Amino acid sequence: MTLSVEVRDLTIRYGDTVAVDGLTLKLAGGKIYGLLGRNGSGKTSVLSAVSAFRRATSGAVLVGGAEPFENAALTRQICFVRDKVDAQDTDHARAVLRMARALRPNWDEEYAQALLERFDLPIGKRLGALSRGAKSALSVTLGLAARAPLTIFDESYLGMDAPSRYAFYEEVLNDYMAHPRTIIISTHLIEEVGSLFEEVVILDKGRLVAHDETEALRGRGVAVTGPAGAVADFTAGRTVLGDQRLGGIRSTTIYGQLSDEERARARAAGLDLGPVGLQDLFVHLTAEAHR
Ligand SMILES: Nc1ncnc2c1ncn2[C@@H]1O[C@H](COP(=O)(O)OP(=O)(O)OP(=O)(O)O)[C@@H](O)[C@H]1O
Repeated sequence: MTLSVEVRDLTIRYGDTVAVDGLTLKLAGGKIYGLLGRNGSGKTSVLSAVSAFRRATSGAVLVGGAEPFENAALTRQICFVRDKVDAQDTDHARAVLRMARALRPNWDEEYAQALLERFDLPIGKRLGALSRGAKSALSVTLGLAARAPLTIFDESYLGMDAPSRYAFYEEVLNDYMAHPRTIIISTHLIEEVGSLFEEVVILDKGRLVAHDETEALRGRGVAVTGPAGAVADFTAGRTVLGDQRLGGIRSTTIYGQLSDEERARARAAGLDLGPVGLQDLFVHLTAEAHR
């Protein structure tokens, strides 16, 4: 079972601060989405409303076609995972797991145990005694083993070191393939996790900047690689998103698409053409939204 998400003209205000500003968004069920945005762009606010942790100031949120707020049957199907567990520092990790087992209808205990082992988690300790990385690892363990039809990871693995994060990405992908569900991952580690995303949503100042399939987004620009002089000639006058040099080789990422004639000219000049990196595109699109 998977759940779709629809947000219609959603506004969330905190006093004078408009965190989400008339956002409309439709996410079909059964995909992995990346939610990107600069600090304070409203990601957590949107995800909190989708998970029924927060009520919208105005507009509507629908999960699987129904309003999640104060809808206990629906919220049991939604798992919102942050970088630490919602429990007291004096609680034992083991007790938190017991609670998740009781509350989550699709909980897989065997998988939870395998994850605890993989992340080397000391479940006999109190939460307050866990390292930041261990707290994150416990959170993502709860999120993965819950197998909720809508699972949201809100920068939940930021405390984890690189090997643990890569283990997490591998678990997300493998477990999603075995048990399809809707997964939303909000992150700042765009290049690291970007290959998991089927679609990407970019927010800025509480508004939608882009929502597209990852491949289509990466096709909005071109990475031109080859001899430095030929790259400079070919990319002259274009909007440059990124530029790297290694010896005589240069790789310049430009915004915009190339015509067939331009592609043929690039090939004739010995240049390689590839898709743009998500990180470069994200920086460009959010900077553009600020202008
Ligand atoms: N409880 C709150 N009270 C007052 N303002 C808030 C509250 N929560 C968020 N905000 C403000 O709303 C805006 C959006 O914040 P939000 O946390 O949703 O963004 P974000 O994209 O998740 O940010 P980050 O990437 O830094 O976590 C920010 O200006 C933030 O300061």
